[in-house]
Amino acid sequence: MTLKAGIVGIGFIGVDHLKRLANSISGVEVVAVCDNVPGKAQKALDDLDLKLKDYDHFQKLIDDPEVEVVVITASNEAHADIAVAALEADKYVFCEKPLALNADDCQRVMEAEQKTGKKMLQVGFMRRYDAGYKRLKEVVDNGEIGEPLMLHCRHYNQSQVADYKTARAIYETLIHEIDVLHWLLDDDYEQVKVYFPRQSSLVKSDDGRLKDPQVIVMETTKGINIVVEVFVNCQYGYDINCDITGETGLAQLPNPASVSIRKDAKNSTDILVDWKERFEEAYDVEFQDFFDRLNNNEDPTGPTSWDGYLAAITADACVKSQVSGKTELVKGAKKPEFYNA
Ligand SMILES: NC(=O)c1ccc[n+]([C@@H]2O[C@H](COP(=O)([O-])OP(=O)(O)OC[C@H]3O[C@@H](n4cnc5c(N)ncnc54)[C@H](O)[C@@H]3O)[C@@H](O)[C@H]2O)c1
Ligand SMILES: O[C@H]1[C@H](O)[C@@H](O)[C@H](O)[C@@H](O)[C@H]1O
Repeated sequence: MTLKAGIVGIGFIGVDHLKRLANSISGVEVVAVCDNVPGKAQKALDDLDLKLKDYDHFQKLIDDPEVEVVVITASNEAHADIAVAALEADKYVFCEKPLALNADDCQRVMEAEQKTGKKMLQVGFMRRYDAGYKRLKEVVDNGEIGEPLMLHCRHYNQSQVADYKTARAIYETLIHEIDVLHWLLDDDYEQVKVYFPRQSSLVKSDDGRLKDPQVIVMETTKGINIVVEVFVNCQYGYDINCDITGETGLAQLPNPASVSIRKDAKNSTDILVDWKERFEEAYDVEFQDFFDRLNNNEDPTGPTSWDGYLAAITADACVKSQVSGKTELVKGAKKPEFYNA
């Protein structure tokens, strides 16, 4: 079977996913695209030599009877409205992270999904499909390092766009760790605190107010302490690390394979510069799994709207802590039965 998909938001990752779905993933045919900047989607289609329907509003794409799956790669603030509209039209949804910018909007998405009576949405938390993280999870689940006690993670971007904001480093960047560590440890967050160490003088932001780097400390219900350094203008590359210290050992997320070169009295290995290359395989695996399951009439088994909601309440607490300077509790609603099934 082949499902027909429409992609909303043809920016950096929209183009990347368009290429991926058009060329590498089986069981899906992209039939339509949409971007609210006039001419942007058409330019991408021309560059890729693709002839697809190009809508100027997401509702038109959703209303196209040919579109069965809506892939949301629009900017963060547009996700919730597009997801709700697609679910109300009974279309499957793949929504890039974050599901929404706050817990209330995630609730709206969950309500719309529950009204359809079945699981219809997967959130693009692709790290769960990365081979390194999957191996790390096996190590933890098999008890190879005993019970996890504390984690030290790094999420560094080489640079970010000039309108990046201090809160965005939480709901757009840290959000990956929030989700993947909750999955990895099979645990939820209880409280968080954000620290601002000495700030980099090299950070350029529109309003000069971006605080970078940040250190986020998260404590889980089992008492595991997690320290994540987020530095979105680190200059030297895209660097994702995760060390887990357990009762009997320490497990580290592997770095992407790179040939080490010994030359001129130096031994060097490459560091990647962006997420596209670092998680290329994970995006492929995540989409193939999503479309395989839908084509087999199975529910998607990836991150759910509930996972999107959990990430949002944790991000909300972190943003609150950025302002208050205090430890903030992660508070949320009870998990609906729908998401236990
Ligand atoms: N999973 C990942 O690793 C990953 C990587 C990159 C981006 N993302 C997510 O993907 C999304 C897009 O990121 P990006 O870097 O491509 O941003 P981008 O700004 O390059 O692209 C977003 C596009 O969406 C369009 N858009 C905004 N609102 C719209 C609307 N209402 N209807 C139609 N189009 C609309 C914009 O015009 C733009 O072309 C973000 O939510 C981001 O968090 C995820
Ligand atoms: O949208 C991107 C993407 O999610 C990357 O994986 C992350 O490293 C960036 O910080 C974020 O801006």
